Formats: sequence, structure tokens, C-alpha cells
Amino acid sequence: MRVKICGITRLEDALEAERLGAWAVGFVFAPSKRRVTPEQAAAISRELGPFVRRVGVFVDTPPEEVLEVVRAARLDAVQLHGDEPPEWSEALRARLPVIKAVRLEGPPDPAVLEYPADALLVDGPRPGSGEAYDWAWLEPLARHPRLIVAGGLHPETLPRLLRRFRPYGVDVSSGVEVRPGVKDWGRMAAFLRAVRACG
Ligand SMILES: O=C(O)c1ccccc1NCC(=O)[C@H](O)[C@H](O)COP(=O)(O)O
Repeated sequence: MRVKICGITRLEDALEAERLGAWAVGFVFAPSKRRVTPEQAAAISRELGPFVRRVGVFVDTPPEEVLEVVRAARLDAVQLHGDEPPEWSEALRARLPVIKAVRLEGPPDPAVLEYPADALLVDGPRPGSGEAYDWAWLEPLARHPRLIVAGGLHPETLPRLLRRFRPYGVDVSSGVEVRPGVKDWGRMAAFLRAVRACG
């Protein structure tokens, strides 16, 4: 089980996520209370060790612009969180892994399983809001070999999700924060402990 801590804006939070055993940290480059510049992300990226993945979150940004940020911020993977055409993902996949994020406002269209990407991230209706959704909507997507579940997760609800589904990974932002962009280290630790406890 892999954990991504998203919405990182501070070096100390990134280092703590790494120390606690997170597989990845996420930087939001789209309009958000957690938005960072490529320079801010680069300053954090260069202090992290080799085994933690730096993921950039983008919304409807053309591939050439995404790749400029990838270079500047030293990213290892990108997460496409908007309505990007499949060709944009294909163009990016030639250079680095792509995670396609889908917002769930109801039962998903199974066509999302066909989107060309290296992993599928299922998020709540308003990304980064901490808003949850009906987990029954995940059922048709559960067969995806690299399903990442996000959206309103927190240490208290995670065990129930993990008993029901065995996703490739989970992603959290609000559920481990003091306020947007500032992580709560105790809650990050509890989140990672909950994942380990579920094997
Ligand atoms: O976090 C944001 O503000 C954001 C804004 C625009 C696009 C994506 C954004 N977040 C990216 C994410 O990976 C997930 O939405 C997040 O980890 C799940 O959020 P939460 O429900 O707050 O745990």
C-alpha cells in the first residue's frame, strides 16, 4: 500500500512525510489554497531523498507547460486533475508516469478505465476540500490494477476503506492538515500507522 501526502507547501512537512514513510508527496500547481510555484516546489524537492516521489498536480495545463514545470520543480510524476484530452496524457507519458484523477460526483463512467495513464486516482467532487463520497461508487473501478483512492480520507476512516478495498495507493491532503497547506504531523503519523496496520 502506497501513501501520497498531497498539498505540500512547506519543506518541514515534506521531510516529515518522508521520515514517516510516505511513498510520494504532491505539489499543487493549479489554483488552490495550497498552490506552490515551481521554484518553491524545487526548493523542497532538492532536499528530499531518492526514494520519495515528487508528484505535480495540474488542471488542464497543456503538456509543454507541464514539462517546463517538471524540469523546474524536479518532478518524478504528474497528476492530471482536470478534463485533459487523452492525447495530452500520451504526450506526457513519453517522458514520465501520469496519474489521471477523476472527480466523483456520482457513480463513475466505466470509460475512465480506458483513459491512457499509469494510475487512476479517484477523488471527491471538490479536490482538496476533504469532502467524502459514497465508497460504493468505487466498486466498478476496483479492478483497476493501479487505483489510488483519495477524497475526504482521514486516519479514522481509512481502516474501513482498506478493509473493503485493497487499492494500489491512497492519497490525502485535508485529513492530515492543521489548515490548508500546513500538515499536522500527528495526523500524518496516524494515517501511515493505519495503512501499516492493514498490512
Ligand atoms: O488540494 C487542492 O487544493 C487541489 C486543487 C486542485 C486540484 C487538485 C487538488 N488536490 C489534489 C489531490 O491530490 C487530492 O484532491 C487530495 O489529496 C484529496 O484531498 P482531500 O479530500 O483534501 O484529502
